[in-house]
Amino acid sequence: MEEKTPKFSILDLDSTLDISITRRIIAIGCLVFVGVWITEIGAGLITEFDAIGYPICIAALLFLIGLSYVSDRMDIVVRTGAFSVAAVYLILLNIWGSFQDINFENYYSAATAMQWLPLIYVIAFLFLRIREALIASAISYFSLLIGQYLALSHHLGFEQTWPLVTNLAIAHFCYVVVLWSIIKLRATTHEAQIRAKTMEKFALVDELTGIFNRRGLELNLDKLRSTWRKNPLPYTIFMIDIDHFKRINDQFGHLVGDEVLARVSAAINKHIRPEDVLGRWGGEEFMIITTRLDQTSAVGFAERLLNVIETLDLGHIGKVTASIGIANSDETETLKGVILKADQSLYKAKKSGRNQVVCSSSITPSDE
Ligand SMILES: Nc1nc2c(ncn2[C@@H]2O[C@H](COP(=O)(O)OP(=O)(O)OP(=O)(O)O)[C@@H](O)[C@H]2O)c(=O)[nH]1
Repeated sequence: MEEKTPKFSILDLDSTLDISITRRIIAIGCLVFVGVWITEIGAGLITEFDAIGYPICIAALLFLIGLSYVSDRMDIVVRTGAFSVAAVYLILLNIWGSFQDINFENYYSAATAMQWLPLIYVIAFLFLRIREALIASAISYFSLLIGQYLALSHHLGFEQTWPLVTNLAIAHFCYVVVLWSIIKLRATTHEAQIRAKTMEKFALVDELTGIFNRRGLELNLDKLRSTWRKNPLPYTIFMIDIDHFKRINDQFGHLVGDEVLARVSAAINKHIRPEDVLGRWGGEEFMIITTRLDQTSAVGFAERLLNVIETLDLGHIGKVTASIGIANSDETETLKGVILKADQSLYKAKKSGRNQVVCSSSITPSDE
């Protein structure tokens, strides 16, 4: 019963990470840099590049974490910044490594740098939207290939360089394609889930009035039944029926009748609490399901609703009135029984001259 009127979200299939998750990932990135830095210093294997690169990257990532707290609008700057730090560091490290003489420290540095390299594409697809991630990946890919080619050919010559660079080109192309496919697949699944949810919601909504239809009401009644078993809070059922509605249809036509139904339901919807449920039970009959209302308050609320309906400005149609039947949960044990009582109260209100409220507790056995 949490929804007053169903609301539908806009399809957002290409959404990026929430800022708090982005912040956490960047913090993990910082810890990774610190961890590798400590390990390499401990093993005496730190290169000149990393000795300068690690503190710069850690400082840049910490700055981005700070920036993420400044404003939500910094989100894109933070995500692009974090990707750029990782991409620039890894690409430069690889190119720098390829220029160095071959000795154990440099071999260690080149081998570890290689294994981190595909992370560029993972970060791009994690932090950026699909289109931006593809562009960023393409820029990183070509910078890396050109840089590696220039660095390696300087050492090894064309004959030995081209197979290495071709291998790198194919492997990295595969990484990008696989990541892109995973993201696309995720987006398609997400889209299907949202469509299914939206259709499910539409199936519960009355097209004319935008409030719950009979199915939606029954679903809410089922929910009420199961919560009531665990936590028997008092609830009230209101049955509201527009008086002499057939006359409106006959006199002004069905389309005007539809307009009146929409206006009356909108007016009722405006006056109920957010936790109340309003739906169209059928034809010109509406139901409200409320909790925590005692009998006096329920009658007072129904009388206010009658006034709201009667004072609606419907132009040339003139005034419409309604009759309301009320029943409370403490009057009978089953929900079905309460609905039946509300219906009987409505019937009595109609029989007693319409435009009035009848509460089931005021019905005598001879009325039933
Ligand atoms: N325009 C319109 N009319 C509807 C709709 N659903 C039901 N109706 C009409 O509502 C009218 C209900 O008429 P009755 O059941 O005789 O009730 P009434 O004229 O309101 O009389 P009382 O309820 O006794 O005051 C019928 O003419 C239905 O055709 C709808 O979606 N749109």
